[in-house]
Amino acid sequence: MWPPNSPPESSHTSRVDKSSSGSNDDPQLKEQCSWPLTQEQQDVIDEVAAGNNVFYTGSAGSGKSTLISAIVKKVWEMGKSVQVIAPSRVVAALHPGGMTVERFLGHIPNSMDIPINQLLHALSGKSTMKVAERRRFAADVLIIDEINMVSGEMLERINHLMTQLRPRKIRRADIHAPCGGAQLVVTGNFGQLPPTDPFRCCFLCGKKMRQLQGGSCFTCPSQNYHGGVYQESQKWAFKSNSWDFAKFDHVHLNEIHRQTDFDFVVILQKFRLRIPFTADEVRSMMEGGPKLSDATREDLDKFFEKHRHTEDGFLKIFSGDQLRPVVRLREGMNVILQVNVDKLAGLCNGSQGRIVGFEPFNTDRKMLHLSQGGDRPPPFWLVPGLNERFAKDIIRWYMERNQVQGWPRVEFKLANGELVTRTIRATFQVESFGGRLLLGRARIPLLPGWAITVPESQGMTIPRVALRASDTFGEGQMYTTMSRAPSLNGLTVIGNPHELPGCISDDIRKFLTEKFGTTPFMEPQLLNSYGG
Ligand SMILES: Nc1ncnc2c1ncn2[C@@H]1O[C@H](COP(=O)(O)OP(=O)(O)OP(=O)(O)O)[C@@H](O)[C@H]1O
Repeated sequence: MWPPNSPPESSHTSRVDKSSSGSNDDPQLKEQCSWPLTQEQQDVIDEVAAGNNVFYTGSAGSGKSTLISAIVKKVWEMGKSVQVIAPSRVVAALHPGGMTVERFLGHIPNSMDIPINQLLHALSGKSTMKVAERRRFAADVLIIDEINMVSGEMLERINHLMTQLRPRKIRRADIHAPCGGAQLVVTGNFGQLPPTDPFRCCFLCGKKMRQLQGGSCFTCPSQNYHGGVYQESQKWAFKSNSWDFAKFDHVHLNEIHRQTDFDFVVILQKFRLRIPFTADEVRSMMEGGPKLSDATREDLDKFFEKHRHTEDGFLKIFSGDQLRPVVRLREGMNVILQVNVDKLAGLCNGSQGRIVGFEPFNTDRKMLHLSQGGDRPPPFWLVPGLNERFAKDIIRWYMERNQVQGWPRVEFKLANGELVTRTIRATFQVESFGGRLLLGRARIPLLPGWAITVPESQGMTIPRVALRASDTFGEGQMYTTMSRAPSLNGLTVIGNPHELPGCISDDIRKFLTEKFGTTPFMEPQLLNSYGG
């Protein structure tokens, strides 16, 4: 739950245990709220402050994720507690106190195979550890980012487990309210990446779902077909009962902040809405951007295999969902940063750089910071509260075991062309289930910079992007990738851009039209904000 320690006195009464809350001076929160809000962003905050359940959306780069920090700050000023969750680890790590949906729910990799009532039982109980673990269910406000990647089934789980596991004294008044009475704020863009494996297991019994009609329908294999038959289109969170139950206020953000290049905004909107490109637009996509190497993950794996024996200069990290088991780093190598190190200085998730050397390991407290920018205080405290000692031990163990090199020094090229060099140290995450600590994971938050997968690029602003149009891409992937680039100068499409698939399906179009009328589809309106 955010914030993690005791809050200052507030004129408002929080309904949760204040010992679990924290300092308003947290550097990550301050650093992320340093830009002025636009009116439409302020409107979202006002909706949240009024206590409504809110779903806000907008094109890629409209500031959805960034707005979360301002909402957290507002909620906190009101004396309430808040928890931010997101389906992907990469995006969750960008938010104050953020965690993955699965971790929030106390899930481990096989938890989806377990009947929901057994899961409830495992998470219930009165031991101190379990009570501490469950404290997050007591948050006054639950914020879910990247809701487009949260399946309808997962939203039902969140609703069910929160309703059952919220402390009784909070729950009693709101027994018939969604999520046991917690205020819900959800955001995302249903034109971007869809949920991964949305019908994997039956919610009730945990059995693997059976595919029907070539994958267009799914059902539980048990005799009474728990839940009946699901259409593939029911994968989206907005199709679930919990979505209707929440009675969201729907807000659409129209201004786009990542791209300031008018022509590029037009191209992205056309792509999103499946409007054909002009010849000039095709040319600018193919010729305008950087000449980057055209590599797939297989190419990279081959590269690594070939260089397997040159162990000197390599560091290892542990694996997570989208993390590779081993990332070998060496001087001269291009890398991409996976977390926000210092947003004010322009070093954030997606920054591209080159390793220029290694800083010898040391075992003092500094190892827990991602970086240190001269005299400035460390911008990012990586290991809060209870896990700090554990994290230090793991990272120290890592350093003692890998004597060869040290932390990589990376020279980043900022969007304005300036070069900034920083040491990148380890981050640390823990996974727990039912109050038990299961896994501690340390990693250096860098990816090889020749190529990354689309899910890895989520939430990033990447100054220079090259993508291949001819590859078979899934729903929303191309739009997600293209919209990482801030300008046409930073985008190169290899192949024929006419082959790029549009991203909004009829289901999503219908949903958006129902909620926002024609606003998301009115090109002239969208373009007006850019003077077009
Ligand atoms: N009010 C604002 N003023 C200036 N810049 C902003 C503002 N809001 C957001 N930004 C910047 O715009 C960029 C995109 O923001 P953000 O990543 O939050 O958008 P998003 O809608 O979540 O994008 P995506 O869906 O593609 O991940 C970021 O660099 C962010 O700092």
